[in-house]
Amino acid sequence: MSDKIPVTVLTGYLGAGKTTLLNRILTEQHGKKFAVIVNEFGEIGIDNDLVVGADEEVFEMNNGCICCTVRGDLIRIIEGLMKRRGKFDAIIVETTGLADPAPVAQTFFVDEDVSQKARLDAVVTVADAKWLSARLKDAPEAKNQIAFADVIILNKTDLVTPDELAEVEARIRAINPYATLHRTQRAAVPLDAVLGRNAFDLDRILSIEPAFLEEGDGHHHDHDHDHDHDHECGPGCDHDHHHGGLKHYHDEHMQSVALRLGEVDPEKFMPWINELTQREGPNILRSKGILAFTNEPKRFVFQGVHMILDGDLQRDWKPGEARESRIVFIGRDLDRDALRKGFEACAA
Ligand SMILES: Nc1nc2c(ncn2[C@@H]2O[C@H](COP(=O)(O)OP(=O)(O)OP(=O)(O)O)[C@@H](O)[C@H]2O)c(=O)[nH]1
Repeated sequence: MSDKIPVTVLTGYLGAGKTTLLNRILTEQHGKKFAVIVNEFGEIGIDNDLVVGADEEVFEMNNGCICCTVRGDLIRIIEGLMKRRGKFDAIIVETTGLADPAPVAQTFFVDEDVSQKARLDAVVTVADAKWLSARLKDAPEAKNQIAFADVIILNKTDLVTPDELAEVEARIRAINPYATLHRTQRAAVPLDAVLGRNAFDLDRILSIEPAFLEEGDGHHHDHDHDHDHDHECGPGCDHDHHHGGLKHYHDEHMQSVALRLGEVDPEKFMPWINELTQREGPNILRSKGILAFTNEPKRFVFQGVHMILDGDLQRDWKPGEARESRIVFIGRDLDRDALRKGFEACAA
């Protein structure tokens, strides 16, 4: 076996269950030590905060989209980790739901320093059984995530009928007949289904994307949404979006609205968020937040995927930790002012 450190790239569209899977991996008794690299869309570090980190170290790349940070942050973080070899058995990279996994995977082949020390073990794609079919129609990222997968976790099977499940599985198979597929609820799979697979198949990827190994050049996706004008990459991203002909096909209407507030009154917040996600569910693809409810020693964490909401009290606010409420919405045609006013009206 090579002594290169194995890297698992965890991808999947917004809200599919990547963090759920990651937390499952990290909490299982495996006796291994992982370094986790998360990349998120949106400005405030909520994802990072929702990863259960016992011993793991979590590194955040939040400069916007991973395709732009990939040659910067990702390489830098991995090189930093390599200097501390021996401390990690494996690296897990969780990409944003809006990321194309290709440039991430590419890093492990075209960057010389990285490729000498790390090897891509597998691309694991979590797919949302309820929403994937719709996203395959309107989000090219979702299709690429399936195409690049070595392992597919078809999650949230509890939300669909057997017929719907068969249909979404047929759609997946039409794009990627090769990946190992697991049907799950709450991303419940044995660890060895996702880690230590030695499954990344370069030949297969080269057949989908012949220019995969050409550094910075020709990484091109044959998608209707291709465009080569600039897109908003998020704060902190000053990368040249035209370098080397790398083509992006970001959904330009996709935006994120991140809001902060002090303590929140649950009697105001709950009806507001319920009504909002029911009404705006089609446009709000993803929402999540960590809230400081009045007189509540624990943090309330809420999660939404379209109109489906989840929320519970999690760990205690730590002594000295600012009791601040943070919430983020990701979607299309969001009314930033209305969201801000609505949230502010929930102040305690
Ligand atoms: N009903 C149902 N909900 C699930 C399942 N798996 C995860 N969820 C919920 O779906 C929501 C999104 O899950 P996450 O794991 O945060 O998804 P993600 O892919 O990390 O989301 P982003 O990082 O924002 O793209 C959460 O509310 C989860 O509790 C499942 O199998 N069934």
